[in-house]
Amino acid sequence: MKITDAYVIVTCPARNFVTLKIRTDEGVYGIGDATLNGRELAVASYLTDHVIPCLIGRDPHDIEDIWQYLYKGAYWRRGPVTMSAIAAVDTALWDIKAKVAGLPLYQLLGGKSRNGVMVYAHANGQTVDDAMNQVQHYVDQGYKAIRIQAGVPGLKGVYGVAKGINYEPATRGLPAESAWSTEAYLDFAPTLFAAARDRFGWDLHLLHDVHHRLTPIEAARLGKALEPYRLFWMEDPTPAENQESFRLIRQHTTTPLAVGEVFNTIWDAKDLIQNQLIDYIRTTVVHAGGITHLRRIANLAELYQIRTGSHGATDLSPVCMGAALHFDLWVPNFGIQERMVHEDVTESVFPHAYSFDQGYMHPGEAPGHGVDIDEAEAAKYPYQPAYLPVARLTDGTLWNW
Ligand SMILES: O=C(O)C(=O)C[C@H](O)[C@H](O)CO
Ligand SMILES: [Mg+2]
Repeated sequence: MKITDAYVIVTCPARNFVTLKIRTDEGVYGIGDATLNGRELAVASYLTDHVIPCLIGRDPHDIEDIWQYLYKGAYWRRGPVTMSAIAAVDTALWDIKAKVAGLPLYQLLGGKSRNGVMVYAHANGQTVDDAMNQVQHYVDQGYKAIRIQAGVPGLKGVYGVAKGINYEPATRGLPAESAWSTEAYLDFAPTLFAAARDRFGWDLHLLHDVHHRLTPIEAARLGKALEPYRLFWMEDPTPAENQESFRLIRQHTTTPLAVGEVFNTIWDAKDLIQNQLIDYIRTTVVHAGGITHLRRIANLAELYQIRTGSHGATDLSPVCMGAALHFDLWVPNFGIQERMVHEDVTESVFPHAYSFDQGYMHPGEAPGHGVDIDEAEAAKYPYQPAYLPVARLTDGTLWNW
């Protein structure tokens, strides 16, 4: 079997997505997600100009060799652009292999380890009451786990809080600016979870994303303050470039920690995992070199009883979601999967076999990863330049968004 051609489809049904399609001489094709929020065209060019020419004529079954060829062969290793491009190729090749086998992808990984994949929803609101009403909305849909974010009194445009119903951080045009005050946030955050436990009791898993905003000692303080509300996890409490920072947080709190949505290789997570400084690894298919590399990260994490909790915001396309759900159904040390529902127009471009029922998702039984792209629909929505926001402290200092 041979790869005959491959091309990139950039489309903007509600938001931008980059998709790689690989075709073979036997008529079977595979697709992979290559979306890197706010830097989409860099990955599209990396694929079109540098990767696709190296794929033509290769046997699509040689997934491992092609992965090594693209990783070691580039000489310039790691980084989000490189690893998203490799992920797209890898996902498309697993899709092809599973289609040829006539099996859903999870069967090739080792079969199912569970009946369904527990997912968490995003509840948010400008006020605590608004956020609680959204929690109720997701409880009514059967969710067992809910992330809660709310506006901080006195701050405009806080991370995770929607202007309308659904939160979408990327905005058209140049980056939006939002304000940040650690002092205001630290005083407010525990009251949000006190309200949630008061109204919803203890059966619900509650999650929270700090989105890299705190210093290690501030994160330690927040972790301690949240302990009475027994969170499922506190996510990205401090930036993780310096993995050692997490030791300080760990020394002070038993609130479980989740990190890794911005990681792109096992090397970004290695010290955190081996020193048992986190509880959940958030890395997902598209940003970490595909199924092939994510499997290595999960296997390392398993040795230290660290579980997976894959990133699943709206910028992870349905193609990534489909592949991640196959991975989640198989991976022995599964924790949870994030789910932000895509807009209807996105779903119309990406028909998929996965489904949701009572807080659990299932990848479906279609051969491959079960997600396709309708290219005629995709062509109706051309790329729109959009960026993630930046955050500034109240005195104007640029901060971590
Ligand atoms: O879903 C999350 O936990 C996020 O932090 C969402 C990110 O801000 C978003 O995916 C960035 O592209
Ligand atoms: Mg996050």
